[in-house]
Amino acid sequence: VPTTPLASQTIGAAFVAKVMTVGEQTVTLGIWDTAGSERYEAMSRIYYRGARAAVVCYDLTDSGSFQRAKFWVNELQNCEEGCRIYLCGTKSDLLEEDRRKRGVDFHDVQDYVDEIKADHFETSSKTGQSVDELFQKVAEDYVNFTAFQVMTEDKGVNLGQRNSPYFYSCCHH
Ligand SMILES: Nc1nc2c(ncn2[C@@H]2O[C@H](COP(=O)(O)OP(=O)(O)OP(=O)(O)O)[C@@H](O)[C@H]2O)c(=O)[nH]1
Repeated sequence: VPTTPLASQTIGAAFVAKVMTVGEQTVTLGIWDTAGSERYEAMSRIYYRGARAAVVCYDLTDSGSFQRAKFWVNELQNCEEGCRIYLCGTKSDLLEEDRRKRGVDFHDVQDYVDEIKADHFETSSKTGQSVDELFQKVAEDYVNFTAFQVMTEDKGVNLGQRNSPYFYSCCHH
């Protein structure tokens, strides 16, 4: 007998494609919303294999969820070398209502984010706070990082040549 109401949980994963603009480029992010519940742990791995970015979410009011987020960060760092990590604190609207609801000290999170070389956002699905900024950063980093990779993996590009096509290389059309 399930101990939590299954109807509100993600089972497996949900997919959405989000078209973004970065400068003059169009990038289509393929976003998998994987299940956070431990019972779907093995299944989540199937979806993030080969991912270039991962948004690891925790509830800003729940310190336990921050510990679970750390577990996923470790997993990603061990298994997905090319995957950039974005740590995302959710439900920031609850903190606006009452600051005492913060479950994890802001500076502790910041220290952790610096240590793992990730970005950190505090978002709210309810008010939409910082959600667009988060996905914009994911898209921008993807474009910039891919352009950088092309330059370093290839024979090399004269960085002084600003009009080099490598600066405008596109990932998805
Ligand atoms: N106040 C507030 N509540 C939120 C917010 N986001 C989610 N919730 C609530 O938190 C609960 C869980 O939200 P979900 O989006 O189902 O959480 P989840 O992490 O995707 O859960 P799984 O599908 O099991 O992975 C629901 O009751 C939501 O209404 C938010 O930004 N603000």
